[in-house]
Amino acid sequence: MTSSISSGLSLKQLTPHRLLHQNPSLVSYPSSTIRIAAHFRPHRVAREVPPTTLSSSANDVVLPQKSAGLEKDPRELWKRYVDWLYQHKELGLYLDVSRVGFTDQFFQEMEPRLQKAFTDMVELEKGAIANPDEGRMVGHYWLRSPKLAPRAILTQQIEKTLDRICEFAEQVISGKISPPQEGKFTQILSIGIGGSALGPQFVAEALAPDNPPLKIRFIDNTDPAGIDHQIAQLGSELGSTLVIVVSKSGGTPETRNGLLEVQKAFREAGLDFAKQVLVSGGVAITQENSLLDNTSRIEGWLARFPMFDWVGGRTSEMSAVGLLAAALQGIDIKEMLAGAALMDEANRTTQVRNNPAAMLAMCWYWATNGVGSKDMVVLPYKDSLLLFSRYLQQLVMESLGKEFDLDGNRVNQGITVYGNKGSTDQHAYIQQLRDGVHNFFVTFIEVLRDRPPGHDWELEPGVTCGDYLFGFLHGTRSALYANDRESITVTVQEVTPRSVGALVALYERAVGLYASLVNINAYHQPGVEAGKKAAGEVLALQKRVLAVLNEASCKEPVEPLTLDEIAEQCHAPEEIEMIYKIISHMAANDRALIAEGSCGSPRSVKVYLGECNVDEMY
Ligand SMILES: O=P(O)(O)OC[C@H]1O[C@H](O)[C@H](O)[C@@H](O)[C@@H]1O
Repeated sequence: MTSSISSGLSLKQLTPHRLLHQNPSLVSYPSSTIRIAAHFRPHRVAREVPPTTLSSSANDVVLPQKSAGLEKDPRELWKRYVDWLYQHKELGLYLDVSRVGFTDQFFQEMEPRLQKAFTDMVELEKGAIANPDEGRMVGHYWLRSPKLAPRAILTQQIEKTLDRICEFAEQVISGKISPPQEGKFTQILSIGIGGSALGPQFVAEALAPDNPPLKIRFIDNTDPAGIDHQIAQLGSELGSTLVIVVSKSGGTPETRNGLLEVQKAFREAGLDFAKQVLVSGGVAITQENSLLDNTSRIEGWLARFPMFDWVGGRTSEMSAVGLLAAALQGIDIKEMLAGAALMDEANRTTQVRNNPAAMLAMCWYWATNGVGSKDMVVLPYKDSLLLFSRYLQQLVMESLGKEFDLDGNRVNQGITVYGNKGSTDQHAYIQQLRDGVHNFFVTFIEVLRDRPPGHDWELEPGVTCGDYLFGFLHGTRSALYANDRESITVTVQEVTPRSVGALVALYERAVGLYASLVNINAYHQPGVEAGKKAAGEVLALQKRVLAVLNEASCKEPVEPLTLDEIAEQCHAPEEIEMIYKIISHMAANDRALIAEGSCGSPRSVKVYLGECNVDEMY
């Protein structure tokens, strides 16, 4: 779609005519007007809007007017840098938006829309049903400021859970809670997916000490080889492994499968799973009365911690989901909560310039035309923050990637997020960012402290290893800007529990505010269900295929079936391609199934089972 764009395209060149090439759904207007995405208002003809007007109604989505080009005069840029620099003194966090080209006029036009977003956020924090589709409150901000919760019972639940997490972690680390054999728990195996894994994975990578009291491993997929690998890595420490199963819904198939696989591994290692894992070291983190909750209660697991109905998976890092794993690794979770609370507080001001989350949301709107027309490339120049972009992928894309707005208009919103870390990525894809298709903006995460005090040395006169990292960050920022590629820079002093908590809170709030700007529900994920439902249908079809093959294989003589015959006998002729894939997959996995012919020419394939299972005949 974008291959027609020539390299070195500047904002000045981003005329409506060019945009039309990129996206036929964008209507072009004479240069004195602002573009409107026609598909936003399916039943309305896009109309011309005076260039200085941004509508205050969330329904009238009007795209920002771009400046003629980015400021290049170094003195003007310095002035812009100083004028717009945000600093949170207590957190030691800075936000630099000077390399985003929004104009003063755009800023003024966004002001009323941001005020509306602030009002929405106030209501959300007071306990409004901010997730209308699911009829739920959205309360992740209460987790770090429990007194803000709209009901005393919620405050108590949050505080009690935090106390229990601290106490439990202390007992495990000290050995008061121990495996059935001697010694202490040495490993955590955390089973969960999506929001039940990404936050804990990010935080473990960012903050776990080199020699944590318990090391953590994750099973976050139903890939058998991946699971085998995690279990193999535990080796002889399987017996001192604390298994944590995390699932808000308590019914996610990947997580259930992970648990079944781990149970089998324990059995095979000669360990009594019930005694070892469920009674001595199995922990469930889930919503009350979920399947997992009920199972863990009935089986008498070691501990259960709640996932509250009003906390979504992708905003659950400051709930038991993130905090328990972090505490067991010796990470100061109260500092994480304090960092998040301080950031939340800063983001409650209605002065946009002093509100870092609002500034972020505004820059996203500017950079992406309010329709996700550009991708967010997240580049932390710090190895320990490698997983931040992966964590943000879910937070941003599952929250903002929506088909309909709150009024039911089809909008197909979202912002694509990707990135790993600098300077590593400079040797991979930064070439394209600098010279290639101009479909992104960058967020640099800068960490001022290179390494703990007392360890630095100059590897050449006057220059340390960290100076190189610093140089590469700022070199890349300048080189991109010189080619009209916009960037935001978030700077923290160090990667600490406090700064990581603040970063999580900053992005959670920016996503919420941006969602208000584009009038969507950031807190549901209806699209995810489609894939899950389709997967269920594939597995149901596989069972039918097996039943049909079993019946044919029980005949005397055995009757090999073509794919057409199988599809017909399954009463699913339209599913023949899927049936072919099911058979290819089973054939590749030694599944008592014999496929004659060549998988490369599906029409030649005939299939039967190696043995007849009379019990399964219907
Ligand atoms: O925590 P669970 O209920 O197991 O859900 C795990 C994940 O499942 C789905 O994919 C949702 O879209 C995610 O938001 C969620 O984090």
